[in-house]
Amino acid sequence: MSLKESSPIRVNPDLRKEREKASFNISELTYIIDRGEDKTNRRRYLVSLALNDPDFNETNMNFLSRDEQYSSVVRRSVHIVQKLRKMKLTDLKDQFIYKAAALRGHGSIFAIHDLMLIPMLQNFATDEQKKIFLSKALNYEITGTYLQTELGHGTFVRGLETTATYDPEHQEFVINSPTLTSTKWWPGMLGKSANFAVVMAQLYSKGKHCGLQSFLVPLRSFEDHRPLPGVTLGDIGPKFGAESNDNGFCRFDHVRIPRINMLSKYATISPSGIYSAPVSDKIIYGAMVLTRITLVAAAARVLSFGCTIAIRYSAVRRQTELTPGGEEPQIIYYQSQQLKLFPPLATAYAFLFAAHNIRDRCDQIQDDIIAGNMSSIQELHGLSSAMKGFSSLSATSWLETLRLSCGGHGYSHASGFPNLYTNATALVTVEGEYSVMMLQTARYLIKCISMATSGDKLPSLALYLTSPPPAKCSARSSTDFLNLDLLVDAYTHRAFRLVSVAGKTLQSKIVSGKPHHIAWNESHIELLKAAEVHSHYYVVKNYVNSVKQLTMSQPLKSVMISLCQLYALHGIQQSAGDFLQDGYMNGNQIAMATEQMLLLLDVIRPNAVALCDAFDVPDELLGSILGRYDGNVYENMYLWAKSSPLNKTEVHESYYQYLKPMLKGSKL
Ligand SMILES: CCC/C=C/C(=O)SCCNC(=O)CCNC(=O)[C@H](O)C(C)(C)COP(=O)([O-])OP(=O)([O-])OC[C@H]1O[C@@H](n2cnc3c(N)ncnc32)[C@H](O)[C@@H]1OP(=O)([O-])[O-]
Ligand SMILES: Cc1cc2nc3c(=O)[nH]c(=O)nc-3n(C[C@H](O)[C@H](O)[C@H](O)COP(=O)(O)OP(=O)(O)OC[C@H]3O[C@@H](n4cnc5c(N)ncnc54)[C@H](O)[C@@H]3O)c2cc1C
Repeated sequence: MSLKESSPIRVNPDLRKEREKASFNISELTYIIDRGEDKTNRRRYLVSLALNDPDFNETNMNFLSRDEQYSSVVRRSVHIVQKLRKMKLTDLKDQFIYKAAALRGHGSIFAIHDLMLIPMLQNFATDEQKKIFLSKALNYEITGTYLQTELGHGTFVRGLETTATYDPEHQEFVINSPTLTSTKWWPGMLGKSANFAVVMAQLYSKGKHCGLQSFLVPLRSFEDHRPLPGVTLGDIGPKFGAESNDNGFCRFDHVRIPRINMLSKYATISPSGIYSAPVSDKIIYGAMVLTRITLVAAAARVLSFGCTIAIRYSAVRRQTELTPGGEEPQIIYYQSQQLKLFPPLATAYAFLFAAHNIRDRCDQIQDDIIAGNMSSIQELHGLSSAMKGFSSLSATSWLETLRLSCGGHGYSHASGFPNLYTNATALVTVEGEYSVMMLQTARYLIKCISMATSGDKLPSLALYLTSPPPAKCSARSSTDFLNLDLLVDAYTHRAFRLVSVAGKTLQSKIVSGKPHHIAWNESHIELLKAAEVHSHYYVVKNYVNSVKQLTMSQPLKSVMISLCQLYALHGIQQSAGDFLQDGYMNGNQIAMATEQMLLLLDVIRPNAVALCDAFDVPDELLGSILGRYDGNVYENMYLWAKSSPLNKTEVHESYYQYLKPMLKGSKL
């Protein structure tokens, strides 16, 4: 089923005309986004299975209480599992697509189970442990979550307080929460759903601290779902978004688990309690790295949703006569509106290509990691930390711009933006808070500078630190700024300069005698900047490479090049100071770059709606009246308002209780 086939026939004429202007074949781009026509077809098939299933045809979640939302998600999550079993749909990628469609963008009660518990078991369990736990987990006989964060510590993982003390006599670990601040806090699906967890805890054996390890801990009874003895848990209450999710808290009071329940592929404990350490103590962080990688794709996805809503709506909405009595133009006509819409569209594609690239890199070095090759782990950590941070913050801030671009209606849940934004902003925090992750990459970049100084080989993404590009931008005319290589040079120069500035700032403070941690803290601003410009360089370079290397027709290539140019030029215009500060560009060049950026808005305009259609998001998943494929916004806004529960009765019951007595005797 294609998106068009699923949509009503009567399409808003303005939106139809926008589509007619498109210069490229939408399906060709959709295949590139999905990484193959066969994958697009498979995705559409799986999505149609879920969308056409009456069991998933839920009432509007926006009008439900939190309790009702949670129940609905539980019901659908269970149906999903039953249907997966019936259809024998075992491929995890297929399952992911099917689940997302069945849940219409809401988190399944098995989301953390799928995203973190399964990969933990796949990557950190021994064969024996896999036999016991993995098949049960894959079959949802145990449903788990990932308990790491505590009330007192999320960022500082080494500072977690939960303990796992080995008891050789019984060959068991005793899991304990010794303080209030050691209470596990935030894990998704913990509050009411999960019956099992991977728990991160400090291991003690023979009276010695052996560092952080991961343990498989049953949480709830298989008989009646009540917390098991010694386990206290519950929901943490309403949050900024993701209302249907039961993020929870959990305390352990000397809970005993067998020795086999410590994930032991890399670190082991003998029956008598002798601890054998892994090749690196950072292997334990592997699940976080893998999840961070998936969050780059998530950032691209939420942004593609936001662009689809705001751009389609901007083609439908008309506002303000240009000449007295003249026709009101579509708001997409306004240059200021285009500047709110098209750079995020370019960003969505930039992040999409980045997500593809990171996934490929991760797959390539997965084997190295399994073999314990630390340099590969470090490289992946350096890239995934920064890109998780950079893409999530950028996507979230663009979503707010896109919401505002829809005027008043953007404030309504009917637009889809409140849910989209409040869920997306969590990406900045989860799996490592933005600044914390960027500082990890900065640490990696500083290490790369030292490696370059001592003549060691640098990883490909940091190679620019050894071969700086020319010190001056070569652009002479504004059209020179359309040259993709010139744009990559500009970003390379900026990254080289500002990473070097961070290195020198840190070094000068160390040389002046400050302890490393003080020097580090006093260099935070330069270090954060270094990680930001490194990420920006990577995204631009990868975008350019993708556009150059991907096989596509000429009409599509020319649109993708324009988008890529817009992404890079918009970044230059927004951060002009970075390019001016050392004289790499002059004021005239910035003016030329800005001029080209504005000209590109006109170039992109005829293809803007088609570029959104290529994301191929069915209305049921978009969850927005403003962004409907058929553009029939107003009639559906009206129907939406009429379906509000507050409109069930002409006169609300509170009138009789409060207003009526107050108004008694009043007359006009
Ligand atoms: C999706 C929705 C569900 C959400 C789920 C969650 O949120 S779950 C909860 C998610 N929670 C979070 O995401 C918590 C975020 N916090 C953390 O991940 C860690 O506490 C930390 C990375 C901030 C610091 O860790 P630390 O204090 O142990 O480390 P350090 O700073 O002292 O550096 C020492 C060395 O270790 C290296 N190294 C570090 N990490 C990695 C890695 N993954 N790989 C490889 N290497 C790594 C680092 O490069 C450095 O190397 P160098 O230079 O010495 O050669
Ligand atoms: C929706 C949601 C779902 C979650 N799901 C899970 C889950 O399933 N499992 C789980 O275990 N956890 C989960 N978490 C927890 C999440 O991983 C943490 O909240 C996150 O890692 C941030 O840690 P923190 O809350 O300790 O932030 P803090 O570290 O307290 O951050 C507060 C501020 O301090 C700054 N800061 C902290 N340390 C430093 C530093 N070293 N240098 C500079 N600045 C610093 C940060 O930049 C930030 O501005 C979830 C959180 C949310 C919001």
